[in-house]
Amino acid sequence: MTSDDQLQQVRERINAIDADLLRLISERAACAQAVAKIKDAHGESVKYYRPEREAEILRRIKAENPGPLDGEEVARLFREIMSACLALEKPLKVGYLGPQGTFTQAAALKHFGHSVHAQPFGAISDIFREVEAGACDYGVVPVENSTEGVVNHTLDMFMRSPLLIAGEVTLRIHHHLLSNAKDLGAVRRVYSHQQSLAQCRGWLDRYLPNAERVAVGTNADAAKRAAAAEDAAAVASEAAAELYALRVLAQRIEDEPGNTTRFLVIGSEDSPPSGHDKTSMLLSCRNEAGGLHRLLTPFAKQGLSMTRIESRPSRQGVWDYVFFVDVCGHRQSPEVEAALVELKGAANLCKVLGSYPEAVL
Ligand SMILES: O=C(O)C(=O)C[C@]1(C(=O)O)C=C[C@@H](O)C=C1
Repeated sequence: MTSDDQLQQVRERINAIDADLLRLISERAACAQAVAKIKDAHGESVKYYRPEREAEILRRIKAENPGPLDGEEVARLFREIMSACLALEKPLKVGYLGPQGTFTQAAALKHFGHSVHAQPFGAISDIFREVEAGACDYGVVPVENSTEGVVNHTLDMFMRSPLLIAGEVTLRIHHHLLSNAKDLGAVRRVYSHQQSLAQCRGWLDRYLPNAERVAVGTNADAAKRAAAAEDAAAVASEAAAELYALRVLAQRIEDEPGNTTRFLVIGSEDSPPSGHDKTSMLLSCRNEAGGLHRLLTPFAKQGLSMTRIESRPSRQGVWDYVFFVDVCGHRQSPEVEAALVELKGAANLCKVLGSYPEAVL
């Protein structure tokens, strides 16, 4: 058999598999429509988007993946299939911190897939307002974002908002040098958010020691400015390169390759248990010796692992601080429930911000 014949044979097999896949995906979509009908029959309060079910499906796909495709890759494909199925049930409107091309947009699409209607907003407070008003079903906001430096703003919003956390998204952050210039020698200015410039300092010192570094509001804004010049570049994401038709002069220029940032999904409800969950809460204690220790003791007693603690001024008294704490476990689990009962006695303030599945993708 010639190599052309061999190729033809494998391609025919691929065609047959694609026909099967198409039939199966269509069958799955019809099931989603059937689910929607059942949910519709339950009336007003029904939830079309089920974060716990999605997390469960994606975890199973990753665990059962036989290869040769990578587990993350396969889960991403199923993420998109589910996103399209959900859009058949009810198209979701998701607000994110814009403009287009930001890492928060990438986080929103990573979490919900591309079939949602994703809408950019200019400020974190706008996203909270839109979700509170019901104009958006969910919002995606940065919380530990080393790139855009807005973590405190998000945390502050939770102090006054009734919204709950329905999910988390983690994103590996890669910075690229984007430009219209033909090569590095032609770059005289580099725009980016100051945090991104700082994260690429070593690379910039080495390869662009004479270029002026200009700090701007967002990396998407930097890409926009670089697109308007022949001798400028931006440190920004791949999405920004596509959006502003810029060439990638250098890839992955961050000094720290493991740079990951975290985003939260906010909504009017949190998520039912998925099997691997986190609970976020806001705690405050009297400003006295041992106060913080007493606040954290219930978690240790219940064997709960704490994944994060941040402190912020409460703005209600000069020395009053509130603590944002994340623990592993769902608030309906006996351990978290017991810790919360104990905390109610020990803390001035104990506000549960929500339980949600640990990020799968
Ligand atoms: O199981 C459901 O409740 C569905 O609506 C189906 C489905 C899916 O495609 O598997 C779609 C959307 C939900 O967010 C979760 C799962």
